[in-house]
Amino acid sequence: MPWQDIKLNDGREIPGISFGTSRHSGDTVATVDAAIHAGFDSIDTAQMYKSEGAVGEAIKQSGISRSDIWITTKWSGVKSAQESIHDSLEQLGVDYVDLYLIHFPGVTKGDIKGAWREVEEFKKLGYAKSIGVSNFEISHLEELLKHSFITPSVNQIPFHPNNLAKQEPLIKYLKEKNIAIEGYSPLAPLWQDDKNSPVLKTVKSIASKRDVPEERVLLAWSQSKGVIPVTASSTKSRIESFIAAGDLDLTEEEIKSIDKAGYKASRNAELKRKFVTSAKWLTAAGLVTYLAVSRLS
Ligand SMILES: NC(=O)C1=CN([C@@H]2O[C@H](COP(=O)(O)OP(=O)(O)OC[C@H]3O[C@@H](n4cnc5c(N)ncnc54)[C@H](O)[C@@H]3O)[C@@H](O)[C@H]2O)C=CC1
Ligand SMILES: O=CCc1c[nH]c2ccccc12
Repeated sequence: MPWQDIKLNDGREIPGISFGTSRHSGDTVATVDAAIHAGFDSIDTAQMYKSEGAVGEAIKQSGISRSDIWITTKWSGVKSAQESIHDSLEQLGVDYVDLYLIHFPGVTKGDIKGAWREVEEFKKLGYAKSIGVSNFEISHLEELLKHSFITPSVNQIPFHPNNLAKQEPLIKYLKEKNIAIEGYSPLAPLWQDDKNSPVLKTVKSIASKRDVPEERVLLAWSQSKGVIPVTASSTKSRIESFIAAGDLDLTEEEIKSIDKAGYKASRNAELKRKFVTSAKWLTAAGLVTYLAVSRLS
């Protein structure tokens, strides 16, 4: 089945996959234009990416009508909230964005309540149709929800099989609160520097059996978790492959095998972390002993 829209807690429908613009290899206008022509109707940008101008330009040149494209941008804390939203709208050349996110909890400078009030105001004024957050942990959301008039519609977080174990409690919490989840870096297992990753092995094996590229397996896996992937590429064939991933229905068995590999990857990473910490302590202890002994002798 092609990528399906997902209903947000404010009644609006967000596309089931989004195209990101944080890394610029080449011409961002041409890349976003290619994404729109391949079938993407949701583009993700941020004040910090410096890609808002190119996104606006690409949308204009694609000829697509404003209401047929979903634009997400983020307040990255470069300027005040007020200045930022006006700057973003101007750069994008639109009079509203579909989704406005607080990029990181740090943007709020410890005042989550005050920052969220400002963003709530943007929705009331019509600058943003939907509002949300990004990189918020449960503790940040608890603080926000204590004071909010409007519940965030989205939390955009890193999500892929390698961090499944870490993100599961947050995912459960967001589902309970009816906050939609966007998952960025869904293809991390393909570009992270771990050639022996159990996830990579499992994904490669499924991709080969199904005769599809690996990225499609990972995007379909995100979809199976009810997470909206935010992905990117400047290669036309890959962009088209991302759209085709909506048609890949993984079996329960395939999903479970990727989950299992993800848990194993987390255990391996934890063991590695503990080993490195112990090695550092042992080296430090050895150095202290050496210095003590050399003073005595
Ligand atoms: N809210 C936030 O803090 C963040 C949001 N984002 C958003 O998410 C978007 C996507 O983030 P990414 O980490 O780039 O997502 P991603 O994990 O989908 O990575 C995309 C990259 O994967 C590479 N790739 C694709 N297929 C591959 C293959 N088969 N083998 C090896 N490499 C392959 C491509 O070169 C591409 O640059 C960003 O552009 C941005 O819009 C990203 C990071 C943080
Ligand atoms: O949002 C993703 C990570 C990020 C934060 N700030 C920047 C600036 C430029 C590219 C990516 C990012």
